[in-house]
Amino acid sequence: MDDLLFYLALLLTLTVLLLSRLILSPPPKHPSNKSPPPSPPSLPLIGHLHLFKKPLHRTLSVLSLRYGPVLSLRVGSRPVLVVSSSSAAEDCFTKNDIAFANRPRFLAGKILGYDFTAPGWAPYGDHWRNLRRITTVGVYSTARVNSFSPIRSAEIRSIVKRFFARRSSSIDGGFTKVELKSVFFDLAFNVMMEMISGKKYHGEGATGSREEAEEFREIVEETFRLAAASNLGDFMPVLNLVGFLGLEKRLLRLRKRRDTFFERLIEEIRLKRKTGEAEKRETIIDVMLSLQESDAEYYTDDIIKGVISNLLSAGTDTTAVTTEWALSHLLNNPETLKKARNEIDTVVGHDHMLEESSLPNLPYLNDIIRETLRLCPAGPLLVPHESTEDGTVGGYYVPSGTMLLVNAWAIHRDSSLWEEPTKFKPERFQGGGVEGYKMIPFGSGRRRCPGEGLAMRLLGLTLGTLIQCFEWKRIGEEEVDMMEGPGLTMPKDKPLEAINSQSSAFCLRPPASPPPYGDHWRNLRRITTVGVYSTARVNSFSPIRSAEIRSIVKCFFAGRSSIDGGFTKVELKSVFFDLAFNVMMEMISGKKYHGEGATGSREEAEEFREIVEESFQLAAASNLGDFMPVLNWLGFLGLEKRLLRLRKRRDTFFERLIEEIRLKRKTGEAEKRTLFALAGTDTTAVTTEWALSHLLNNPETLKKARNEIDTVVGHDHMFEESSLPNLPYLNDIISETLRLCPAGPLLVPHKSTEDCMVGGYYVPSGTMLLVNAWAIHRDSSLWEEPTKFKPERFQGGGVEGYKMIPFGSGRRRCAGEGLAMRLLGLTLGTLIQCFEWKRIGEEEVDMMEGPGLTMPKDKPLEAMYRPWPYMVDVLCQL
Ligand code: HEM
Repeated sequence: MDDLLFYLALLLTLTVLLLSRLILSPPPKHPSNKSPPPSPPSLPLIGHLHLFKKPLHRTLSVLSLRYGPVLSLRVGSRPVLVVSSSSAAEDCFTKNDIAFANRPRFLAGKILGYDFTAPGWAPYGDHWRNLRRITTVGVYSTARVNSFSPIRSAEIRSIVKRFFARRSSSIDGGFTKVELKSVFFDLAFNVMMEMISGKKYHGEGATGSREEAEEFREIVEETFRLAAASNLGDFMPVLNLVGFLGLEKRLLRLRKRRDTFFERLIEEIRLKRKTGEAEKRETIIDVMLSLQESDAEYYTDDIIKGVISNLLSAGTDTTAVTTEWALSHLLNNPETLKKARNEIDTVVGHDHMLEESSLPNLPYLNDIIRETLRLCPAGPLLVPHESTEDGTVGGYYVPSGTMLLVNAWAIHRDSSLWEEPTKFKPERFQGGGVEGYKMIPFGSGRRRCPGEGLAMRLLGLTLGTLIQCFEWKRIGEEEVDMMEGPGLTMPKDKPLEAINSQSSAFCLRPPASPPPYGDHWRNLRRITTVGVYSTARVNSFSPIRSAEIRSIVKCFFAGRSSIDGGFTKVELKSVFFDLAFNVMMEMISGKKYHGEGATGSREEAEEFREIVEESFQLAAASNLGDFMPVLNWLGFLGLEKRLLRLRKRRDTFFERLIEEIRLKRKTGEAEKRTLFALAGTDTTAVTTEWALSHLLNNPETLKKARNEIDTVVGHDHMFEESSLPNLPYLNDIISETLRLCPAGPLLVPHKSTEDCMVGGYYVPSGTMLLVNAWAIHRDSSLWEEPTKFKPERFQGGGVEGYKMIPFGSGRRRCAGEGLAMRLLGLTLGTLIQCFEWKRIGEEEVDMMEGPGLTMPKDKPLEAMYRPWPYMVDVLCQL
């Protein structure tokens, strides 16, 4: 029956085309007389249709190698332009961007795209612009992407939990086999559905019913099947008249199923909104319904359904497939996987799960994702565009009404643009962005993918978490097969299977005073992570840091002199100490002891300064009794007595603080902040002092930092913490300071609880471990010109391995890194933005370290400052 229809249709088409050839005049010439692009020989009627073999991006790539990177084809009645070079792609997305901002009107767009009103199908114009605007605000903006972060985080954790529960215990060395394609699909789908409707359909905490889930999986599968099936009628419209191959009927049936499903979802939320039961987090359907409430005529249910279905089809499979490719590449490149794990170990550690907030600090992980998108772009030919005006591409004439296929896959593998183009080598992205149009996995120009930010977050979080928590290897010796199968999003031909196991880590125990490694320590680490160090808590303390640094700037500004060219001398050691101390104390108790708005008394402040000084003095004094216990019996050097006296003073001070807050809680006056142990004051203060000292000795570096701040932050408002991720050079200055002057040069002593091997040597249980970070940071086999202050060495991202460990590593890694980096960046950035700095005289700042646990400067730093004239207005308003 189908065959009969086919021949009938062919006959009909033949007749129509022969007639049209006779009647129609030849195509108009371009006014500039430019010739059309080269084109392979074609067949009558079908044109080049017979050349459209799958995978299409590979076939077109071979044709382009033969006929050139700008290729003209004709598929039935449709002219098609295939572009396979970055310069021709640039032509399309720059000077011809508006001309090509349209989409071809395919049958699927009419039926599944709600008569071309869904964002991905809509023609370029007011309606598309409006949808792009409202979805940018309601879905893709940073604020919205951030607000959905808990959804992504919960989803990936539930997968980790499932893998962990399913792990095999002893067989296969603890490795378990797992099929990943469906895991990644369900993950992306759940994340999308929760954003859209607040419902999730798979795994722990699913709120949608099993039947609904099954129904929707079938709908999605059928959508991809039908969208991937080339509809010949799109190229020979006459075939649509005879319902070619029944595709139209299948599309209509699918649309009905999708409608029923989406309408139920919309209705549920509409009802919840009426009864005031709406979800805490505003779903995308909520956003669309609010718009409908204000303009029911324009925001019809069809428009809402179009937005939802577009998000699901554009955002689910693309992300899932990319994750699958990325892990496949890593399994075939174990060295890359190891490097990624080292980066995660160094930056995130082992005591908490990787969070999205760490992604900006994981450049190598990011490069792995980019390298995956280069080799395996989920839209290898982007999404077809169509021109609405005549134009020129690569010097050739392209008439209006031409369908454009940009072969991103071929451009990403062009050997004139990329070295060893088929090799998986994330290192090629080190050193920052890629210029031009050689890397376009998300397209470019007006119709560029709006979901890039969302996709990159989910990709980073998923891959990072899986690498952090599990060790991965291939099923056998053989490499993972990297052939692509048929389908729109360039899926893997063979679904990925791999093996994971819980990754293990080497863990040592510290000496007596801080709690030993074990349940109690783990519990403290857990509660302080939640209460102090988590991104949410670090963020919540941001106003404290901001107010503190502003109060210092205000003080400097008020104290400026007019003589000496407006430069004023200032002693900075105590300024930095008081700053760090105030910030810590405010976090701990809600009290501050120095400067404007101090609430603690002067006596208390003085008492505490003495306590801190005495604590550091005593902790730094080597107690020989710790190494020869017999000496403790003799009360060696009276150290024990001094420690006991100090403990009493500290106890009195802390107990008073706790009691004050306990009382406030009873009387309902409790501060929102929680009370935790004091840490991090001196370390942060000393590092700030070293950083500014280095800058004073390296005026060129200081200038470069100022230029960066001028460009990114400007002069019309005070520096804020939110700018820090955009100031890589400032960050590199801090890294370089921590390399040369780590505030814990020997880290903090560890102690082993098991016999183990280190560097091939046997180390018995009970051994104290001192890791000389200071020496490692200056090892000339690891660092070029190791004693030179050169922040540029960090350009291009993270440092692999263990050559940079100012915060330690492993389970006992410093928990306060995030907090410290914020305060360091904010302090240094603000001081550079507001003031000009110079040394007291010609002589360089003395860089000798003095005695003490935190590697303080031997001579406290003094410097000269004067306000930048262009900052005076802002400073006057403080
Ligand atoms: C790895 C993941 C992804 C890749 C590689 C990708 C790639 C692309 C590409 C190549 C295009 C066509 C650009 C063009 O026409 O020139 C596109 C369009 C689009 N993408 Fe993505 N995408 C991804 C994830 C997402 C996500 C997560 C969403 C939504 C949540 C999304 C929503 C869209 C939409 C709505 C369009 C149509 C834009 C328009 O026509 O105006 N994408 N994407």
